[in-house]
This record gives sequence, structure tokens and C-alpha cells, in this order.
Amino acid sequence: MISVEDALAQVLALAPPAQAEQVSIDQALGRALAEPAVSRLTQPPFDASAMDGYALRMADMEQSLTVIGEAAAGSPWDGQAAPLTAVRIFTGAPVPAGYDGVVMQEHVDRDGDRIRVTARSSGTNIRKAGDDFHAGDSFAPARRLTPPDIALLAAMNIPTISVARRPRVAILAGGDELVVPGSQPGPGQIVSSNDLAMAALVREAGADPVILPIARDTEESLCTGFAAASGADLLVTIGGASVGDHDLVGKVAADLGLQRAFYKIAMRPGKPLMAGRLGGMPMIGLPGNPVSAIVCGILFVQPLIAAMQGLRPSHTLLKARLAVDLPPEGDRQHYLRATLAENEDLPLITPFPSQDSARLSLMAQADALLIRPANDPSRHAGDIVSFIPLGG
Ligand SMILES: Nc1nc2c(c(=O)[nH]1)N[C@H]1C(S)=C(S)[C@@H](COP(=O)(O)OP(=O)(O)OC[C@H]3O[C@@H](n4cnc5c(N)ncnc54)[C@H](O)[C@@H]3O)O[C@H]1N2
Ligand code: MOO
Repeated sequence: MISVEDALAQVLALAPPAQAEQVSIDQALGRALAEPAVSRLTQPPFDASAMDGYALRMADMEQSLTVIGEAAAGSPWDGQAAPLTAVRIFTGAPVPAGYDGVVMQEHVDRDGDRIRVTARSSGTNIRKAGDDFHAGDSFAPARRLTPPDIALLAAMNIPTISVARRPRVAILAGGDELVVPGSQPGPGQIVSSNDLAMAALVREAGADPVILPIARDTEESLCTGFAAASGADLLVTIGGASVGDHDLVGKVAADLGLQRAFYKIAMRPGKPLMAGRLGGMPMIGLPGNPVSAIVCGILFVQPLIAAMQGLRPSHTLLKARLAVDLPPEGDRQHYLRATLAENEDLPLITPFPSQDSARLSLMAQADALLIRPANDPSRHAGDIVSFIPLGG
């Protein structure tokens, strides 16, 4: 058994370089930039008023002033500034040259074309040209693009960008007991949920899942499933990873030429995880227990998909205070399903009393995966522990 850390490093080493494609920015949400975007213009392009009010010379603030023009967003005033004058101005309008301040209209008394400032604002209420960004500035967030990123790209006048192609991920669940959701399970059968869970995790990570037909517990059926994955960028199998007579994924993959990176890790749940490269395509073999599959999906499949898009794969690790005492850990790093509650300083974390890796209902209720290192000694209520937040 290798450590979770080593296993993750080996999984990430399987990532092929990202391939770039051009997309329009209205299609760019959640994509990873393949190269920095370079601003085509400066923002604001001119000194702009931040308020509806009057542009004036700050030195004239105490005087009675004559309003000699009007500037609105999109309609600059192109007259000449002079002492003891002001220009009616609206938010977003260019501040005419020669004026160095804007007073908001609530702080001005106006009588005909005469105004007097009644209250000083702090600051000038002018947004200087280039305050936000300059032409030539490059933008390269090391994460998937967010709605504000799309806005920034639009403001930089970049209509199309180069992004990493979304990896296509083939998902192959296997087991004689499995039927698809919506069908009636016969004796000894259950509904397959792992492939759907994995497809959702894959999509969440920015890739396109392809759920293959469920394989049966025969070498032939698994071979057919593996063949159907050809052309994908990544194959994720689920189930059949353990040591039972019907756990054939490792054997079939080896027969097909899997260059195995590892099999079995010191992790709970998820011990029978395997990974390697099959004819140039990375493959991850997940254990079949539903919670094990999901936890391994979060810890290994999603980071691999990030790496395949050229992103730095990292989980958010946060701190919490234990709500209960916990016994010593065994020789595997344990990811306990837990709930979080608000608390004075750090959140309070409570692992479910049952950590059975078949209990999807608890996995779905969990707010966090509480991490306990292998061979962690007893912990007590109030101790500080690390966790990975889930959902939301
Ligand atoms: N003798 C040993 N037995 C087991 C060991 C071990 O070390 N020695 N490890 C256990 C652990 S830990 C895990 S995890 C499981 C992993 O087994 P497999 O990867 O071979 O998974 P299966 O046997 O195919 O299935 C396990 C369990 O999960 C259910 N399952 C499978 N696929 C799906 C699916 N697509 N949707 C919903 N549920 C699924 C399946 O019905 C089984 O109940 O092995 C332990 N055994
Ligand atoms: O690893 Mo198994 O995943 O402990 O249930």
C-alpha cells in the first residue's frame, strides 16, 4: 500500500498536456485558460466621473460657480475648462480636462446656471484612466473561469480565448448485480449509482463524461467495455477492484497492457484503488463501494481532470474543532464523513458514528471529509483537525 500523497502524485503524473481550443467568452464559464489573455485596451479609457454631480476645480470648491456645459456617459463635453466654472456631469462621463474633482449633486445647491457646494466629499470622485487595467496587461488565473472573469475578459475587449479542451472521460461501471436507474431490480440486484456519481464529479471538474454500458463480471464483457472507451482522454472504471473471484478489472486491464502505476493505497475508504496508463490513455480503477468511489473521485479523479486542463490541482483544506472524542486510527489515512456547525472560532466538526463505505445517505448529508492521518493517536473534543469541505 502506498500513501495517499504518493498515489496522488502518481495519478497526476498520468495527465497528458492540455490541448487548446478557441471559444467565445460567452461559452467560457468554467473553462481553463490555455494561455494568458492580453487586454486590448485600458480601463477606464479616460478619467471618468464616479458620481452624478458637477465637475469643478477643487481650488474653486468654496466659490459660487457657473455651469458652462454638460457631460454624460457616451457624450463627452469638449469645451474649455476655466476658473470659477463647473460642468454638469453624470456617472461614467469623461471628466473634462482642467477639472480635478466631482461633487455629487446632493452636495450642491443650484440656482439657474449658478451652483454652490454645500458639503465636501472625501476624495475627488474621479476614476483615473487605467485604474482598473491597462492595454497589454495579461490575465491568467490558475483556476477555472468564473463569472467575474468573463466580465473582465469582455471589458478587456477579448471576444475569444484559448482554453484547454474539455477532457472526455469514459466511465465504466461493472457488476452482475447492477441495473440502471428506473428499472426494476431482480433478486440480488441493486441500482447502479456509482457511474452517475462519477459522471457528476467529472462534469463538476470541467470534463465531459461518457457513461458506458454496465459491464458484467466476465472478462469478455469487461474487454468490450474497455474497447468502448477507446478515444477517450481518461478511463474511470468502478467496481471489481478488490480481490474476490469476480473482481476482474485489474486482470483484464493487465491483459490489455495496462502499465500500472500502483494498486492499493493506505486510505479509508478506497483501499483497492488502481491507476496506470493503457495505450497512452490514463486509467483510474475505483473501488465499487459507493462512498469509496465518490471519495476517490474527489481525491484523485477530479484533481487529475484539473491537471489535464493545465490547472494546479489542489483541495481546499480547512481547520475545524472536533465535537467528539475519537479513537486511534489504523494504518490507513481516514476520510470521515462529517457535519459542520458554526462555532465561536473554528467550525465544529462531527463525524457520523457509522463510516460504512456503502452508506450513500450519510455521504449525501456530509458537509465535510474529516482527515485523520494513518496511525493518528486518540483525539479529543476541542482538538483542531483538517477537513475538505464538500458541496456548495
Ligand atoms: N477479502 C477482501 N474483501 C474486500 C476487501 C479486501 O481488502 N479484502 N476490500 C473491501 C473494500 S475496502 C472495498 S472498497 C471493496 C471494493 O470492492 P470492488 O472494487 O471489487 O467492488 P465490488 O465488489 O464490485 O462492489 C463493492 C460493493 O459496491 C457495490 N457497487 C459496485 N458497483 C456499484 C455501482 N455502480 N453502483 C452502486 N453500487 C455498486 C456492489 O454491489 C458491492 O456491494 O471490497 C471490499 N472487499
Ligand atoms: O476502501 Mo473500502 O473503500 O474501505 O470500503
